[in-house]
Amino acid sequence: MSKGKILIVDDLHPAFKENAEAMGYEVDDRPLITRAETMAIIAGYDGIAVRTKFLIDRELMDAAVQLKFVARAGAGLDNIDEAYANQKGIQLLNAPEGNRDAVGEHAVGMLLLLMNNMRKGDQEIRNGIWDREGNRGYELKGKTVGIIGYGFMGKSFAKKLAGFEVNVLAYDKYKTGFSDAHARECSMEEIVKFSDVLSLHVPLTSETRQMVNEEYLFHFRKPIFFINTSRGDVVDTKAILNAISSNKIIAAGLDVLETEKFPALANQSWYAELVGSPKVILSPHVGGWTFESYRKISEVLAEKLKEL
Ligand SMILES: O=C(O)[C@H](O)COP(=O)(O)O
Repeated sequence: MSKGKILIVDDLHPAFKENAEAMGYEVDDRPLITRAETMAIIAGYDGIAVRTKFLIDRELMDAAVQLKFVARAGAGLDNIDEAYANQKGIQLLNAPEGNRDAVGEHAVGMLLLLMNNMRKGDQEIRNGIWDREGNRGYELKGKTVGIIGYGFMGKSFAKKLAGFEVNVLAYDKYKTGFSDAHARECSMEEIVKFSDVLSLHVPLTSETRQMVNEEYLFHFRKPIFFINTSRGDVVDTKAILNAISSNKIIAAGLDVLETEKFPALANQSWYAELVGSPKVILSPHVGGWTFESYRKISEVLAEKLKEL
């Protein structure tokens, strides 16, 4: 007997479909389906598997009259109306275990690039400039790295830093007693006071939206290297650029932006300053996007169907 029908509406590794079918689910893999097409057929499904192609909002959940779960192939749940899903008894599954290694490595990579001026030096050589003094780097050894959000991603970043002989402090508003071999739990005051590096690993919620703004950055005692691999909307990009101008931020690595994708990105008031800054390294939201994580996310997500 079928355990239920799942509609895949995004590009997921085939492992999800294969493993779910092996468990007894009927799975329709429709990676190119539009939201309108999904709305028209979702009433016939017990589960929907999605990345971030479109919002799983009230309208969609109301149309999905027999929906029991949303399987999010990734970590962030910000494209899903969690409160409404809870109200309707629709379970949410996600798979941060699948891309935590990718995110942790990406954050370390960005940090090393920033501390050693690698993008700037590379660009200069391509432009015929050989400047050693202007590209003198900093060492990670002995620095204090502040992590905000100690979930799968924050923990992974801390773990990847082992070996760099850094002092890792972690703050998580919703956790206590989590000090481990890789990080020491601390208060937000300590992060602000001691950090040489700040890395964000929080979900996007009403509490974290625009959390890193002028006022917040003002409190840092030392100039910092700033890394964001979480969500762009957690920061006020203009405030980051202002902090770079006033040397409160030495350099910033941003894998996520308040506005992603073109042409919308190029229309932002801060875009020209962002891409013109030699102190910024950007990547197109690929922190968790590796060949390995593509498969792992689907495997983890299918495994979680067993918890339902
Ligand atoms: O939340 C995540 O897992 C990452 O940000 C990747 O999201 P994506 O599914 O849009 O690639």
